Amino acid sequence: MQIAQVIVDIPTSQTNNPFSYLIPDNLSGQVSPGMRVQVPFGPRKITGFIVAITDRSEFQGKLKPISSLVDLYPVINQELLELATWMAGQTYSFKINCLQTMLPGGMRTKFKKKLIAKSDQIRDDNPQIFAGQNEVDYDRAHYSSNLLSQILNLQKTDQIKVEYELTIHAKPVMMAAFKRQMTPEALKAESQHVRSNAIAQQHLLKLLLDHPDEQFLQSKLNQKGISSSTTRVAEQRGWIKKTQVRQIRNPFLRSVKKSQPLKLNADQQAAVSQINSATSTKQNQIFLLEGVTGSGKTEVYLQSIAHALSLGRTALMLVPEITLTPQIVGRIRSRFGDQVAMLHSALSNGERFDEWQRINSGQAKVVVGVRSAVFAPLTNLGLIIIDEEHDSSYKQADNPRYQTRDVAKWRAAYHHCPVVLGSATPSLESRARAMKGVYRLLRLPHRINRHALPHVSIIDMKIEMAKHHSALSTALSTAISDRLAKHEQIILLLNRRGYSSFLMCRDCGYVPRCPNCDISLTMHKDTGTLDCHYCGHKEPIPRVCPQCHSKRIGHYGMGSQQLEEQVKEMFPTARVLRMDVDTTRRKGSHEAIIDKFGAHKADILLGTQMIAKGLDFPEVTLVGVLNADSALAFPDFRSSERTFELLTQVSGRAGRADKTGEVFIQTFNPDHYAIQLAQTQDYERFYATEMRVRHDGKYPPYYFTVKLTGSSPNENQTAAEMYAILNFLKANLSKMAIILGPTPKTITRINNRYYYQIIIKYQNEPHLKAVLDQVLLKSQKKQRHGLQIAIDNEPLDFM
Ligand SMILES: Nc1ncnc2c1ncn2[C@@H]1O[C@H](COP(=O)(O)OP(=O)(O)OP(=O)(O)O)[C@@H](O)[C@H]1O
Ligand SMILES: [Zn+2]
Ligand SMILES: [Zn+2]
Repeated sequence: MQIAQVIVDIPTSQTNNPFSYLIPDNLSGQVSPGMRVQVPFGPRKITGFIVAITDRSEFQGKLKPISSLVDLYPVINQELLELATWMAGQTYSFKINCLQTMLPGGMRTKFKKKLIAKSDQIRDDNPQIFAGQNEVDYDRAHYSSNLLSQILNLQKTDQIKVEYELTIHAKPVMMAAFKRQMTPEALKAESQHVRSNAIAQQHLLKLLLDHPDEQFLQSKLNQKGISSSTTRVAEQRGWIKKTQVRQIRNPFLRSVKKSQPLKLNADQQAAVSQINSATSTKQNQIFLLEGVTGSGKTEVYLQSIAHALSLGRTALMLVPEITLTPQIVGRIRSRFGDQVAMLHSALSNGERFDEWQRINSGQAKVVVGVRSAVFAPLTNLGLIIIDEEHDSSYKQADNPRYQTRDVAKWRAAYHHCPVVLGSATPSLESRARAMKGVYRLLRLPHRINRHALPHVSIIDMKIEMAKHHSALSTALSTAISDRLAKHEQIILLLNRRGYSSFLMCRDCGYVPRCPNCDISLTMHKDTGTLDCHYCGHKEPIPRVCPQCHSKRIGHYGMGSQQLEEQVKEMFPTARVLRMDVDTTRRKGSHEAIIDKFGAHKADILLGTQMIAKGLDFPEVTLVGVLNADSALAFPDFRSSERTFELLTQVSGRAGRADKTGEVFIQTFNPDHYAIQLAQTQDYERFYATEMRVRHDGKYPPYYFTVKLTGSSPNENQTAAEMYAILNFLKANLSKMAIILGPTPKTITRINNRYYYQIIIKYQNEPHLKAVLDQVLLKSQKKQRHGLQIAIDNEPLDFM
């Protein structure tokens, strides 16, 4: 007797352990862990994941049999099943949520399947399944277990194909195509009548004569200068006939040329050798690759991946969403071709599923993707790379709140392979671990070919603003004119983080800060107060600047569209491209902008954070940062780190090739250390300074942190529950733990729910996990009253 242990799709503590279901005898040996099933649960039937198959059950009563199979093969492999268990504990979430997070989007939703007989013979041999059709709906509700067993056999022996409705019905892309309609002789006769200066028509006739049997896509013809107006004429004259053909989905919008490994410089070589030797000897070593901007980190990644592949192993490379530019994808694809699968949020459900299938079936050996790609079902992993490891997009903001770096480390330990964390500005956490010897530090201290880092000037906007009201300082505009005259390219960054939530004096740069904490206050327009989210301090919004008595104290910031208008007005002949959320909404628009700029069809690329990282354009010699401060004033203990990182990254876009780069940083806080040190791009000093700040403030990496957020439709209830939790924590944690709050969150009310939070900072609390699990369990009982508690382990911020 076989028993399936099933995690059912009901996220509660009671269902966080598997339930037992009987596997019908005739399916014995065919059902495996990682498949999804339908099972009876009370009066309902629900879905669940089989996590184990046993021959005994703890359960005393009579077991019910599973109702049907959702999958005909495991969609979660053994490794990922174990990972889900670890992750659920680590992120204080339910196993079912973790398991679902691992599947590509389209598979989580309801979908239908089709069974396709691979030959007519197979169809005729299985009349009960196919009833004479080559393709039938997989209607699991109506299969007896005998029939299911037969289907599983056919699937296992590769006699049938299972297709998901989402791949079948995801809208096919139809393209116009043309075929020859006339005989070659008749076409030759036609060409006598076409004027010789009708080049496109002549060209088309020649193509038709040279390739009489070929079907030509309009898109291909366009590339040859034969436009749709030419094909329309040709159609009217009866030369060709138009049809529509279905395009196979291809997430790589363009084909790329094969590239060869570059000859490494000494620093790159040293890094690659260390990584490769760890891969060869199956060492679970974590490397921190700290390389200045333009030092050739990507080439190190590529050659390390190549080495893993040469050993018959696979590789996973993670990049932040905004740097997953066509540029980096192009570089990887041109080295590894069709072995690469790509996973990111701009793919349609169908495309993502296709890519996931290629990985799951072992076809794809290299996966490049954003955060969720860390769950790519690669087997035999030889290397995991996390590019821009400091990036905040690696932490998932909602349940399960996992940190990609930690999941990657878990997987690397499972596979006995190395992890490479790469950055020009490593997170303090990672760098501190490297200093302790937990990670091995690899350095690329110089740019490729020893190109100089750009020269950075800091512009004090307090002085500028006294003179004029332009968003561009005199120095920056002069530099722009100069580059335009030289036909060089310019990047302008408008930093919009925290754009309207803080207050600043336009005359003296004063930003109101909390008297108890070294953090700026957040503006709450509804209550007319400035609040501190660390200690709960509140004060009224001032009407005049407390420092210089100016009345020009208010929101700070400007939109990218406004900036574009100003720039166009000041430089009427310049070709300006804007890249922000508004201009990149449509699929492919991101690529289009980057391609255009890369082909030097524009002089100025202006945009938000999206343009700050990863871009490698040799003609860019000038970078301007319009407002360095907005990240700085954000009420967040990581705001200095973010500012330093952003300024260093964006500065790094300038002067990457032979021409020297220049950078202007406009700021109201020219004396702030994050800005001063970004000027010299001195990560070492920034690290030392910021570590002292973190030490004194008892922040990470000196302290571990946990954030508890409670919410309910009633503010008093939320507050009361959070105080009860506070008391429980005080009673159960050591005196060394620092507990802050409860305080209302930045946006206290969302969707008519009131949010409060508690922050725990600690260095050594062996019982913390058990205590917090109890908090969760207790709060579950109060869920009826609308109370919800969320726990964020190592939150990115305290907001
Ligand atoms: N060994 C090499 N020889 C010649 N050129 C190289 C070599 N390695 C890298 N390059 C080139 O140097 C440029 C910068 O490299 P890359 O973009 O990898 O830098 P990076 O360290 O990732 O920079 P960033 O962190 O700023 O994105 C690229 O154009 C790359 O092709
Ligand atoms: Zn002032
Ligand atoms: Zn405070």
